[in-house]
Amino acid sequence: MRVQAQYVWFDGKITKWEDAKIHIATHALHYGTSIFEGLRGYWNGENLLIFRLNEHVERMFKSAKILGVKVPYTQQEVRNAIIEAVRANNFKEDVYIRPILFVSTQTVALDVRDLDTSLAVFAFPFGKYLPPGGIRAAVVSWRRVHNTMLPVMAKIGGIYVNSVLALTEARSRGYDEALLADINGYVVEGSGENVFVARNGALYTPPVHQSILEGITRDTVITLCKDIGIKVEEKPITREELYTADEVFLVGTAAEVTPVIEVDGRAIGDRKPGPITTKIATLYADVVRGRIEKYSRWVTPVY
Ligand SMILES: CCC[C@H](NCc1c(COP(=O)(O)O)cnc(C)c1O)C(=O)O
Repeated sequence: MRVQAQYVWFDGKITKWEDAKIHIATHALHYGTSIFEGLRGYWNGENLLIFRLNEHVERMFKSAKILGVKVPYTQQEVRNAIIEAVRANNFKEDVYIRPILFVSTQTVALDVRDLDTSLAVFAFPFGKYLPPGGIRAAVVSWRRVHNTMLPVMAKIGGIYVNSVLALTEARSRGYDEALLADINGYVVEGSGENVFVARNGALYTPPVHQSILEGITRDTVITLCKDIGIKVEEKPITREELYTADEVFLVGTAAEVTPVIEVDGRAIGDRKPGPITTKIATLYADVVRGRIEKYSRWVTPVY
C-alpha cells in the first residue's frame, strides 16, 4: 500500500510530497535512529478529529529521551505541525498521520548525542488496517525484543525490524497478523498492537514491563472498561490462556479494536467477535468521532 498526499510538513515548512527528500548519508537511514508515531484523524461529517494528540506527542518526546536524541521543537510546536500536516491537504475523510523525528546528520558515526535531528509529518487517507469482522493470528517464531536488549517502550524505527519479521512470517503462513511471545514464552503483543484476552467476563492484558509498547489505545480501552464496569487485570498471558480464551482482541491506532477469531488454527470462542470485544469496539468508534462528551478531552479538531 503506497501512501500519498499533496503536502507534508517538513522542518517547519509545508512542502510538496515529491520535494520531501533526504540524503543517502542520513544517519537514520543507516541505523534506524528515528522516532515515529502513528495517529488517526477521524472525519465526523463536520470536522476532522485527531485522537489523543497530546499523548502521542508526549510519547514521542519520551522516546527521544530514551534514544538520547534532541527534539528541536516544543511539544506545542509538534502538535501544531501534526495539525498543519492534515490541514494543508484539506482532508475531509479518515486519515492516518505519521510524524517522524530522525537523526539527519550525514555521518556513519554511531554516537548520536551531538547529531542533528529533523522532524517531518505526513498524513494520508486511511480506512481499516485489519478486517473488523475478525482476524486469524499466529504466534510466530520471532520473539518480541526484550527490553534489556532494546527499549521497546520507545517507538524507535530500528526496533520495528522485529515487527517487520514477525508480520512477514505470519502473512507468509497465511495469517492476518502476528502475535509475539517474549523470551519467557508469554504472549506480549502483536506486530503493531497490544493484546487483550477476555475470560469469564474480565479482561487481561500484559503489563508494561513485559517488553511491550505502552499503547495509547491500550490506555483508552483500560479507561473505557473502568468507566463501563469491565474488570481489567494486567498480567502475563500464556499461549494456552490465549487458545482457551472466551475472546481475544488487538488494539492500536491503526488496528483500533480488532477481534481475533483464531490463533494458530484454534478457534477463539465461536470464531466471531465476542460480546465484550463488540461492546468495546462500538464504544471506541463513538469516542474517536467525538460523539461522547465525557471523552471530548481526547479529540483535537483540525478545522
Ligand atoms: C506499524 C506501527 C503502527 C502503530 N502501532 C502501534 C503499536 C501498538 C499500539 O500502540 P498505540 O495504541 O499507541 O497506537 C502496540 N505495540 C506496537 C508494537 C505498536 O507498533 C499504529 O499506528 O497502530
